[in-house]
Amino acid sequence: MYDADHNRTESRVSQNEIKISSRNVQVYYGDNHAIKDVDVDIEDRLVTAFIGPSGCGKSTFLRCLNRMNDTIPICRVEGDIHIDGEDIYDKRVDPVQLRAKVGMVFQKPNPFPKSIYDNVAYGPKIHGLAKNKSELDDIVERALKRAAIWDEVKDRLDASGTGLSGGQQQRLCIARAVATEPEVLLMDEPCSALDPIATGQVEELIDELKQNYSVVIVTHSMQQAARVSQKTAFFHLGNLVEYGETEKIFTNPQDSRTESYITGRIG
Ligand SMILES: Nc1ncnc2c1ncn2[C@@H]1O[C@H](COP(=O)(O)OP(=O)(O)OP(=O)(O)O)[C@@H](O)[C@H]1O
Repeated sequence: MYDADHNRTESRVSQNEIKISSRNVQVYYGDNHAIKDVDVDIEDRLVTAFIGPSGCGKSTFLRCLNRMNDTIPICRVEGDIHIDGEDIYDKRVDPVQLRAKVGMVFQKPNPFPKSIYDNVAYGPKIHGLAKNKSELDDIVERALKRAAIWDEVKDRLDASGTGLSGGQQQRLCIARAVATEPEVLLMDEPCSALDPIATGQVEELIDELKQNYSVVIVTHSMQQAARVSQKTAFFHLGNLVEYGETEKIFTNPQDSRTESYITGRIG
């Protein structure tokens, strides 16, 4: 009796906490119903991949998670999305604060036309995270280290961020995202503009980032989803068709649409 209870407790604590929870989420662009009734629980401290054919809604749903869709005038989001139990669409939530907590890295590296230092220091400065220059220096150094680019840039922090290679720029953007101490990192095809070596470095970094963050990545590459994620969500025509352990989705999918996609018959 004791053992049974003990085991139950063990299995409960070994599961990651739910970080993001969505219920009945619909997204419309004008008349286009782009996301249909999506319910999903995304766990903390692991990597969740969103996969599916072009136009299925992966990026749209990702952008719901830090209210980036608010910036698109014709876009309307309905339903509930909670992060740590808080309704992120509540009127009292400041989207700028939300985006500091739920950072985002885009497909194309987009450093500001400023120095490497200023790219990383910008967010902490506007959110008042440093009391003085030495604290800001520490935040910048820590973020660049977390993004595995410190050694490459530590001697040229005043050089322009746009002068770095594509892979370095993307890691700089990751440093910029982690500098505000986010809890969730959203990545929209972060490697699609990178060569295989830079892709490998960013994938390694994603694997490390999951120790501290809940990472959600949109990817067109099933190999990448299989390499970096522990959970995978397959979208098709705006529906979340299947969601579960990455290994299971790729080896034993339950839905015929998932199977068709991973075997290359749709998409
Ligand atoms: N800014 C926008 N304005 C109008 N419609 C949009 C906008 N962004 C996306 N859509 C529409 O929403 C649907 C889902 O697009 P979305 O970009 O989310 O799909 P996706 O799965 O990320 O595609 P891809 O893999 O090609 O990037 C598509 O029909 C698309 O045309």
